[in-house]
Amino acid sequence: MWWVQQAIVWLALGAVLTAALNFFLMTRAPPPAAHSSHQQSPSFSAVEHRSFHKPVYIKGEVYALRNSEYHIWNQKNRTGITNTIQSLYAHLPAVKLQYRTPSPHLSSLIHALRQDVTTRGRTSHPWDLAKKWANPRSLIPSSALGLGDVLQALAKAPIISTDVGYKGTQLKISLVLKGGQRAVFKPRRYSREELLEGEVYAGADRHNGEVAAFHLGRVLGLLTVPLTVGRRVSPRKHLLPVASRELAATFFKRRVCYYCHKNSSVCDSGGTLEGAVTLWLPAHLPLMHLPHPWARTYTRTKLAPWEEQPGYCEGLRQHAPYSGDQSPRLLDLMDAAVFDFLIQNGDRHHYSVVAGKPEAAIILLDNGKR
Ligand SMILES: Nc1ncnc2c1ncn2[C@@H]1O[C@H](COP(=O)(O)OP(=O)(O)OP(=O)(O)O)[C@@H](O)[C@H]1O
Ligand SMILES: [Mn+2]
Repeated sequence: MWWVQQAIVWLALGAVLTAALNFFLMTRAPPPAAHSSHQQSPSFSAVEHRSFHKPVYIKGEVYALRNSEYHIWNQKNRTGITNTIQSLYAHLPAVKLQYRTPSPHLSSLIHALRQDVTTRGRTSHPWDLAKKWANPRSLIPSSALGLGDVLQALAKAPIISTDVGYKGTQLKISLVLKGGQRAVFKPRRYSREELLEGEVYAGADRHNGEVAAFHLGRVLGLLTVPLTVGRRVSPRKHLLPVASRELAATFFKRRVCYYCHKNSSVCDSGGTLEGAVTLWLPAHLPLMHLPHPWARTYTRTKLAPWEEQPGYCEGLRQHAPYSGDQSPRLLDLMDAAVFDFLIQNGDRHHYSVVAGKPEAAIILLDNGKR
């Protein structure tokens, strides 16, 4: 239909123009008179002043901080973040000294973690075991005999029904596995090796990142990453025959499989589709979602409060759940930050905890932007 084509052309033109304008605004050199005509605000600290010309992080290091120069051109104060980074670097030599050599316990730890994953035949009721393990501070015990059976069941149990995924922005399929266990299937969007450039939240979810995150969580002793395995399914044989009407409709919309890349033949050829299957949390752990106090802003032209305000953390500690001794939330957020740094996830805009439990740990859901 011609008007649809017209609309698409105009939309595309609009998007290109907006992108070009944005790019121009972000990359244009600061106006030559800017520094001389504007007197620098007295609130600028020495650190921020120095960082006008020299970034405080060491060049070449991996860092998760966006290298925004917007604040410089617009005379914005990034004291909060520059001070924080400086104090981090002050600790660095001591930390490097303390952890010069790998811990002697490392190899036995890895061995034990691996054994839990590979040992099978410990239970014939894997779903019940996983449910019994889960509490507001951890989803599995640190020594998890039977984990191999739960992971095996996630990877192999027959799929008895499928439905469109729950809320969220990414494509996913809700599964019920034999035995009544709910799980979620996040289909592959990129090859496992694909490297995505750009902002840390660039691109769509990487399915294998969800699997790796689960195992990394165990290595770090962060036991709130939901159990996840890789699984190949045939959409035609395994998903469609047991699909809800709503899911089935999305599959054959315009003869292009909704869950595959346009040019991919996985669905049409009756081939297999790789993805990650994640165990759904049990009903006794209802989740609530809170804004992450150190969330990034998703526009390059806006700074987050923690970037600007030097006393941001102290301010936060005046309020529950970040105050006092009642909740380990602030420390849990620090742990989650280490985890997110290691997987290079810059997309934890909100965090999830079990509702109504001040002691609840952060449930490390949604690790695909790794
Ligand atoms: N394994 C799970 N168990 C329980 N609830 C879950 C599970 N996975 C996801 N959810 C719920 O669904 C929501 C969306 O999931 P997820 O964050 O993985 O999707 P997403 O499309 O990446 O979302 P967003 O675009 O908001 O980041 C979660 O915030 C959580 O409430
Ligand atoms: Mn997400």
